[in-house]
Amino acid sequence: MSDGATTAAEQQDAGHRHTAEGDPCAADQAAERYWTVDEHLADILAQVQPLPPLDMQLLDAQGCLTIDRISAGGDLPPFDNSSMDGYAVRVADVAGATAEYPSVLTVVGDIAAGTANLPVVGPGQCARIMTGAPLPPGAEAVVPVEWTDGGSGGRDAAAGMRPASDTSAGAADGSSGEVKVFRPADGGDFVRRRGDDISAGQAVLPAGTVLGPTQIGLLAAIGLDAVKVRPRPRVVVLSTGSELVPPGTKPGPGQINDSNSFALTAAARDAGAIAYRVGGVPDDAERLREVIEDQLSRADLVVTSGGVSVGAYDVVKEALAAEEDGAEPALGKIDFRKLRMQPGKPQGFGLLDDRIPLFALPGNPVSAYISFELFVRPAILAMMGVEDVHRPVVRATLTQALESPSGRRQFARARYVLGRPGEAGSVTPVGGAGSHLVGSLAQANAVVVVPEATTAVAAGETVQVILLEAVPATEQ
Ligand SMILES: Nc1nc2c(c(=O)[nH]1)N[C@H]1C(S)=C(S)[C@@H](COP(=O)(O)OP(=O)(O)OC[C@H]3O[C@@H](n4cnc5c(N)ncnc54)[C@H](O)[C@@H]3O)O[C@H]1N2
Ligand code: MOO
Repeated sequence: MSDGATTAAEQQDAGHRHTAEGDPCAADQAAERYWTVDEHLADILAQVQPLPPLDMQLLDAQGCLTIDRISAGGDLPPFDNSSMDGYAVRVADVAGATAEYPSVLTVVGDIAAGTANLPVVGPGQCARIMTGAPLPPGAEAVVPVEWTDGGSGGRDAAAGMRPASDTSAGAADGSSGEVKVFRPADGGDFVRRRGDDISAGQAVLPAGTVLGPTQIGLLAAIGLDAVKVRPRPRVVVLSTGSELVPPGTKPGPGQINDSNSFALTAAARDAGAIAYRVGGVPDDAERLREVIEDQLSRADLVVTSGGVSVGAYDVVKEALAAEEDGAEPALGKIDFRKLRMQPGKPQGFGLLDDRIPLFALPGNPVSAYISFELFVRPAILAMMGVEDVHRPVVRATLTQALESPSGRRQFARARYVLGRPGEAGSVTPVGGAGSHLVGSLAQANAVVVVPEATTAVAAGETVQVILLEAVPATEQ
């Protein structure tokens, strides 16, 4: 029987005909409560609290949600400034200017971006000005340098745009002397008005905004160096199993490389957490308890994998429980339960110290990953203050028949492809139901959800699909 197959107890539970004869555990198991996926998730979300807000430096706050509505303290731009390199002019002075009959103006100053002392531009005068530099008093518009002779009294425009520090052209560098203007200008031409982007007091981001690059840029632009957000949860990921050796170490007889702690740490990061991978801990309850206790100082959430089923070395329960001799109290109130789902039947969840959520996920790699997606990811998002903690769900046409155990909601990993505009996409299962199949898991970008009461879905039927990744418009 594969590890994904239904047990006799589940078949009985799901209404299959079954006798307890020859199965000493059947009566007990039939009486045991099986949780639905929805009940388990609801229990988790009822116990997980958003983290308290913190003032964080802008770049540390990337990906976090703002707590307050944020308003600008001042206007942006903070002063009228030029949008072009050119000459700041008075409109009347350039009225009717043409190439044949240019306006000839006296250049009274040179204004680079960042200049504080501005010349006053009087009638018949202008000032050379660079992009972003403040419009000087008296000037009403900017004429781009391309529409002038460059201020050289006949030299080309490019030469006229030499920086003022470049004295090689003497007074003919365009920053003094005279300039010929070949076109007229209206008031405000090539001028970025003070406050035309954002005015003082304007709300720029509502509370609950996810801070991406453009929002972080905006906060910097209005002068904030820190922002109040819910921080990223610090997630400690550890895997249990005496068979585990880290990648890079050649497994000996009976050993395998620990993959869960890597996949789950990466998944926690992907969800927005700061994740710490704590390598494989052997099947030794005392050792595991010590490791968990050690990690509590830096954990907002703990994820373990392995050791939660009924095997003789399933140590997670033992590590978390009170010691039998009463020497140590329980590390937390963790409930171990069975779910009507496949993969991911055995699950542990509860709070350490009444506050730190602990997820004890099954050890099978596919079970651990799917469990993370369904339960841990939403918890991480809820701790960050995200309201919709669910992955996108779409309907798609199944390309291959699927079988599913009765009484368990199956999450079949699959590859989803977008449909043509207006059409449903299609979804193809990858790999089988075995919870050890990491090769096919890595090809999946989605999971097909087969409801508890459905045991077979034919090719061509429409199914519900949870998208695990952003789906490209066309498949390669
Ligand atoms: N008699 C029963 N046996 C099992 C049942 C059951 O109901 N009755 N449930 C099966 C199901 S379903 C699952 S899922 C697993 C869950 O078992 P554990 O959580 O106790 O996990 P382990 O026994 O430690 O490991 C299971 C499997 O996964 C491999 N593994 C574990 N950790 C890692 C890791 N970090 N990286 C890679 N692979 C890992 C481990 O070697 C085992 O092959 O129990 C079934 N059994
Ligand atoms: O089926 Mo287990 O539930 O492999 O996770």
